[in-house]
Amino acid sequence: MLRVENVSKTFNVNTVNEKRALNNINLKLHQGDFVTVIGTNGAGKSTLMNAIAGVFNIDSGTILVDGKDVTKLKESQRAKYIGRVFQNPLAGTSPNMTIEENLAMAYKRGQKRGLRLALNNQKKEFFKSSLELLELNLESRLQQKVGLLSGGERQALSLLMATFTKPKVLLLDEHTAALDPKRAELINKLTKKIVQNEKLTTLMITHNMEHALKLGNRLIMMHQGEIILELDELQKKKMTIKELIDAFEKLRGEQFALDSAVLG
Ligand SMILES: Nc1ncnc2c1ncn2[C@@H]1O[C@H](COP(=O)(O)OP(=O)(O)OP(=O)(O)O)[C@@H](O)[C@H]1O
Repeated sequence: MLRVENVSKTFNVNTVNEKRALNNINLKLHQGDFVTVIGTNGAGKSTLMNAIAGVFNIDSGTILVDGKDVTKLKESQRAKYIGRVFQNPLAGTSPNMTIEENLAMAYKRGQKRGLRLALNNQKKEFFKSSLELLELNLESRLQQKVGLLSGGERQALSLLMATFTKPKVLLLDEHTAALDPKRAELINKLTKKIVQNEKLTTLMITHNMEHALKLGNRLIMMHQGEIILELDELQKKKMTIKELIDAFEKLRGEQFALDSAVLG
């Protein structure tokens, strides 16, 4: 479903700030794979997501989504294949629009022109039943401005909007990092439910090792623009947080940042 082949990206070429952010990355995700992505600060995790989403041109390599070569497509052209949720709950929704208007906007993204009108009457019911999945009672607040929602509610809505049109690939860029632990837990639960229900092919960046091990069926660890460790489903199930940190230290001979945030 997603193939990243020999992808490299260097920023600020030929300047003192030159930075090779991605160094010959190879990654293959099958339909329904849910891969958590961990790594040190500046490892290239967000850059990998930006490369997949088409935020910039990569220097070399190929990106295929569902067999289609999207390497040369602009970000806007890839948007129909790719759903994305960012760390900041304010990023995914429009505060001055109602919940219903935000959903309608997200819905339009995946529709062919002709279908839009035909489905118009069923839209409200569809929005309501989708919101029910979140179990936040947002279905009874369709006319409320999104700016009035809490960070957690907004992030839940962003997640729903990003997955509304069943994207081929879902990119979650530390999407629970700005939330308190209880809200983060809720969004993680929703993420798991939506990804499983829709069988979405998903990449999720997190600094929380517990979340990285608990969610998804595969895990990758990045460091200095490279994937330095890959765990399959079985290896991931068996792995403890301590073993994961030990594996990192062994691979790079560096002390991992053992702060409380990392350990969740
Ligand atoms: N648009 C850009 N212009 C210049 N340098 C960039 C750009 N985007 C990323 N970088 C650099 O590339 C490197 C990788 O950054 P990236 O944001 O991908 O790291 P990350 O693994 O997501 O880190 P973090 O966990 O801290 O968010 C960093 O050194 C960063 O400063």
